[in-house]
Amino acid sequence: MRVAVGSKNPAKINAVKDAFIDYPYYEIVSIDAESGVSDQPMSDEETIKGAVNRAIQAAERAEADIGIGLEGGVQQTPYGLMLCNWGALAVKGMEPIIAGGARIPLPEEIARQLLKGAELGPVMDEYAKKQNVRKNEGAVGIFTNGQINRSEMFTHVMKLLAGQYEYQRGQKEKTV
Ligand SMILES: O=P(O)(O)OP(=O)(O)OP(=O)(O)OC[C@H]1O[C@@H](n2cnc3c(O)ncnc32)[C@H](O)[C@@H]1O
Ligand SMILES: [Mg+2]
Repeated sequence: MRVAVGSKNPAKINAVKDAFIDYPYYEIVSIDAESGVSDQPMSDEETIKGAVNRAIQAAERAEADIGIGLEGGVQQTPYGLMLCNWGALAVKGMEPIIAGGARIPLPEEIARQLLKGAELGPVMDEYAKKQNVRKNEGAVGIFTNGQINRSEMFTHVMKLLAGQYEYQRGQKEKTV
């Protein structure tokens, strides 16, 4: 089985590898895929769309059995601007499967910059005085004091995707 991840970001690729660690017969490849949404998605809906587009395109471009799209964004709520993350798993002939990641509110000073049109990646680097936060611990890692990094958060999303896929396949086999 070939699994294509629609990103070159190591935080995302490692999350997919971790989720499939007990399944050595899954070959994981990474390939650039377009999200088709803005670089900084501003809602759950836009973030999901980005994840689904990436998953479908990754499978097509890499000629893989399964395409995975992982996308980060933010969603406005009465409790502040929330960090949101979504994943999608695409298999030809099946509705894409989606799953959401853990969410935390962003501090006011970060939220303000995003609402003015800035992207979270560079804003986080400036805030943390680090380089490539998005490829390492991520905003979630910084604001949880390292308890959950971006890759761990996406590993959880991946397990939610793979588990739903297995469940749906099991249901289908029962009906045949
Ligand atoms: O190369 P790709 O796969 O595009 O990876 P990315 O890091 O740009 O990730 P996304 O496109 O999924 O994320 C959308 C935007 O949010 C930023 N972002 C999302 N989550 C983040 C996090 O935890 N830490 C820092 N930046 C984050 C990211 O840099 C983008 O500007
Ligand atoms: Mg991006």
